[in-house]
Amino acid sequence: MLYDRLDRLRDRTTTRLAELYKQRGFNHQAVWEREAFVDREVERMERLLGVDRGLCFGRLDTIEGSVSHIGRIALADEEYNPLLIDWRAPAAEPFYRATAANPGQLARRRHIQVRHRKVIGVDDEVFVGDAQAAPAGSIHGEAALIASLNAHRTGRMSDIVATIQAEQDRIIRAPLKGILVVQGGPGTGKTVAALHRAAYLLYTHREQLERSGVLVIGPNSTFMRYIDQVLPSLGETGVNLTTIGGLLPGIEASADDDALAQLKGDLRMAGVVAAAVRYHQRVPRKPVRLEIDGVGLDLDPEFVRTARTRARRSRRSHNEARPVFVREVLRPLALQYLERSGQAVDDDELADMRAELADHPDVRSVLDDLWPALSPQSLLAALFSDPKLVSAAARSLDPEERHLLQRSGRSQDGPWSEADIPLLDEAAELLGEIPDETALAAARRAEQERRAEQEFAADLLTGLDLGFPVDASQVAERYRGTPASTTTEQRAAQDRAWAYGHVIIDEAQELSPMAWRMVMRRVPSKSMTVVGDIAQTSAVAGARSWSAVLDPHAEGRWRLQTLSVNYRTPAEVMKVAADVLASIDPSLTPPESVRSTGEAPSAVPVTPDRLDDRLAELVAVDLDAEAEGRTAVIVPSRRAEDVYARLTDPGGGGIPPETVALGTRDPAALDARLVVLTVNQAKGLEFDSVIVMEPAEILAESARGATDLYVAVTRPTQHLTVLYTGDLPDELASLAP
Ligand SMILES: Nc1ncnc2c1ncn2[C@@H]1O[C@H](COP(=O)(O)OP(=O)(O)OP(=O)(O)O)[C@@H](O)[C@H]1O
Repeated sequence: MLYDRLDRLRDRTTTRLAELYKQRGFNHQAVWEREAFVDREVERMERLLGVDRGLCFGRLDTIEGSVSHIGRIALADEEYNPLLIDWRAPAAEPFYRATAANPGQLARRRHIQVRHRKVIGVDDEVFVGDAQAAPAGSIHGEAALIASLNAHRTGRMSDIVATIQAEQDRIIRAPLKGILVVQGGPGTGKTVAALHRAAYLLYTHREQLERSGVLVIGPNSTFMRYIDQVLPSLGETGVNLTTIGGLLPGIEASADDDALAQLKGDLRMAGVVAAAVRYHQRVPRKPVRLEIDGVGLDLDPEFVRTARTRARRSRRSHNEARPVFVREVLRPLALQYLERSGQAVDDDELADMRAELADHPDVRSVLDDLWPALSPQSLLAALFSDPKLVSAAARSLDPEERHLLQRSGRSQDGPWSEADIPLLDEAAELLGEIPDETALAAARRAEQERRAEQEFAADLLTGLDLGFPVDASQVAERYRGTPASTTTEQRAAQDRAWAYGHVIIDEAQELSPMAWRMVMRRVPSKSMTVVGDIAQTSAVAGARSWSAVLDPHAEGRWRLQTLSVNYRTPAEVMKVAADVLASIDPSLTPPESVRSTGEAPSAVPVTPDRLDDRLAELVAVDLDAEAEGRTAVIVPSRRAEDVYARLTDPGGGGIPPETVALGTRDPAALDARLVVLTVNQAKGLEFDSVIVMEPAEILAESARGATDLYVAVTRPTQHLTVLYTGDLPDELASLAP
């Protein structure tokens, strides 16, 4: 019946679309309106097509005998009687929250498993009678949950609407306001819960968030691709997904080395950038002599100092305060000129003289030297290459750090690293826009084009002789398809200063203090969901505690929720991971695995000369066993290229090269059956089978002790193999053969 209704709605939408396509626009307004209707119907159709799989997955029976069904979207019959409740509606909440100890009005909760539109299983929890003895807070919908956790991985994260657990639901439905921090061990569903929260917030606060937009920030482009299907599968497409390196429109960022990234992420850099801006607001040591049309002028340092003080007091950004500085410098110069050339001094003369001096190339060159217009890129390029600027601006850094900063050596055109992005953003904030000539010229050109289009539209309307009044400027605007047709997320992505309505940060433990400053600027309302795990911090500039990173921005205004059940990693693997966690901090508790596979992880010792061959053998076994699944080889970063080359060598282990991908090279690497990854790239991802290669080297490479090893061993959903030469690290002693 539900699928009948769905089919009928689809048919109706198809018919409407066909009619719209047949319609001929008799004028531009009609054409534009038709396009808008088509867009809306196409969107509706996409939503109806996307919900086929698992349209309905739950049923609730109350003690009063009422029955309701829970699904991906809301459906009603012709008389508007509800047939299906959207999982995000308040009425669906008991489906996720009811427990045996606290069933509310529920008599029964049913999980329904559907394949190809046929019910293939039901799983009932009865809340009346003896069943109430079931322990409070236990897993619900266990059969559906375990089936979904045991399924082969596809390289893309799926939604979990049918099996959201109560502790996750509390996070998903938490109020929009304020900063919610979700701390949880690996595999506890932080990412997936955060994405469902985005869908929930868009549903519940649609009007507000559609206008302001939602931003999801993740650790790298491979990860963003891994999660990018979840929101569309929940019917939400208007969310921006990006990395810290992707937050500045028009700039692509690569990685820095650890020491440099740590320094650039340090909070002291905010002061360094601010000092670098001030360094460019100069006062000359002695008067500057200018010769203008035979009249000698002296620009006294005191004039400049006064002008600089006034410009700084204007509280505008550097570029926006420049006109104040220029005006203040030109005032005494104009006066001098008039006096020394024996001309009358009055207000009109002074104003004319100032305008003339402003255009004089010698005066402009002096002004450019004293208070230059600066772009964030030019400021940072100077900071990374000019020793004088570094020693003036970076007094808070020690000599070694200053030297390191200079090693960056960027030109104005980059290339920029991820750690540069927050610094560029900081600079952009202090500098403001440059009112540059090209932009002004472009604006003038755009205005001319607009007028021409309006004239064209007016001619067209006259020719059509419509018999009713139509505004030519509106037709021209719509015809051009400018702002009216751009979506919120497109506009937000192009605008550095966009204020988002809500920001979700995943793997948030990796953000440096400078990156936090940048993110906070994106969301003045501080409505945020911050998810991560302090025990998995790899970045040296990353978080050591949530209060250390959040208190400077919102002391006392953030709340913490924890997740404690591990849905990804089987108990056998988690036992090994628990030893690694204990070596990071013995007081930390590992999350409890929800299932076990009965298969113990293994450690495979090998001599260095056999390392490649043995790896190829292990990979071949995995690829064979996981006919549909995904395998990852997690390697020390210096080995990644080499391991990939060996595995794809046609004379190597007989693995078809097209099944292998290298994470550092291709964000679509997870589409391949086998992927070679560094720990950094494996962050947040999961695979049926994982081979961790040379754990001792991973430990040695890691700037934060055993955290990288902890991340590596917690990636598999089924099998873990550790391949090593030499000795097995103490952290993995329990695996010793
Ligand atoms: N309620 C659930 N129902 C079904 N699958 C779930 C549920 N919760 C989590 N999972 C699955 O568990 C796996 C781990 O989830 P996720 O990646 O969100 O964990 P995480 O806490 O972000 O892990 P990490 O810290 O390693 O990044 C995913 O495959 C996710 O779909």
